[in-house]
Amino acid sequence: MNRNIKMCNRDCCELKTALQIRRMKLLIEKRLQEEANAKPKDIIETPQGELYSFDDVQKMANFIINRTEKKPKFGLILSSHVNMLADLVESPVVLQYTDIPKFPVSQLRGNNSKLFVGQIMGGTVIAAQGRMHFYEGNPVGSCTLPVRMFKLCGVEYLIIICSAGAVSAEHNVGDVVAIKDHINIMSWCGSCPLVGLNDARFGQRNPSIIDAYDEMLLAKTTEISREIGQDNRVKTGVYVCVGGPAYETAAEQRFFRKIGADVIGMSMVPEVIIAKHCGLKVLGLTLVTLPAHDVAVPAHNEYATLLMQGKKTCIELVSRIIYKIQNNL
Ligand SMILES: O=P(O)(O)O[C@H]1O[C@H](CO)[C@@H](O)[C@H]1O
Ligand code: HPA
Repeated sequence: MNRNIKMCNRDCCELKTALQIRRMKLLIEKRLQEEANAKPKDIIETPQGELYSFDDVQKMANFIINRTEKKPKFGLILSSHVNMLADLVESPVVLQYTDIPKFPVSQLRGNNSKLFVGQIMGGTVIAAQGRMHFYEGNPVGSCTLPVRMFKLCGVEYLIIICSAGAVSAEHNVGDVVAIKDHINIMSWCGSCPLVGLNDARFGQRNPSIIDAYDEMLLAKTTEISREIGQDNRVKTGVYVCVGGPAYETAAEQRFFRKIGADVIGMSMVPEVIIAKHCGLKVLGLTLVTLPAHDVAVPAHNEYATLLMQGKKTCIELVSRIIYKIQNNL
């Protein structure tokens, strides 16, 4: 008897014949093989850029155009801080994200995300309320899907609104920062919405995003801020994009300040990359909701007043920009 073969840790095995032990060994091998076969196969993740095919997005866009009978020229993505901007949309057709075929539903937001299609200051707009964030567990390819959908609906200008903390001491609570450039920490960590095979119908394989923020839209923002007497509260700056959900540490803030960031947030940049890839003209407006670490948070009442003024300024900027572009002013 081969005493090296241990079939179990009970003494009974010692008593079995060589043939019995061989049979048991075969039986165990068979069982192990069955277990291995029953295990789920490795899941090969779809790269972010391929989560929704061109045809999928085209169907979504067709659905919106058929339901609304409007062809929007301006796309808006709203921060939850300026959700009320959707109220500017005149005689809107409101669509739930869940109405749109194949549109991903954020587990966290459920049915709360909506599209408003209608007019603002004479321009036809499509506004997305209820942004999906990467830190909520949404793939970055899903977070940016509205941008491609807007493009296939006919949008030319994308106005992205987000909120952020100040990194630089020059940016204060309630300021509106028109973004002129970004630092994308999320892409450094591999979370870029363009990863995967490139569909040239959306854009080039390696798009340049050096000029992602449209000069003309930035100039109009500065011009309007003067017209409405808010040029001391409307600034330009560099946005650093982190994955979140935890806020940055003090050491990270010092680092981001040193490398040239003015504000920090957890959205917008993946949307900007997809927009630039597919040729949209982008304006990024950021409402500052937290001061830099070395600046005191304003007292409660003052904080609320500053934030309210910032929201009003955002709304004023967006409506006047649409008006100017619509009327070639
Ligand atoms: O950019 P929005 O969507 O306004 O959200 C901002 O607020 C969240 C943090 O409170 C972050 O997601 C940040 O990016
Ligand atoms: O202070 C912040 N840090 C990072 N993201 C943010 N989004 C809003 N405020 C902040």
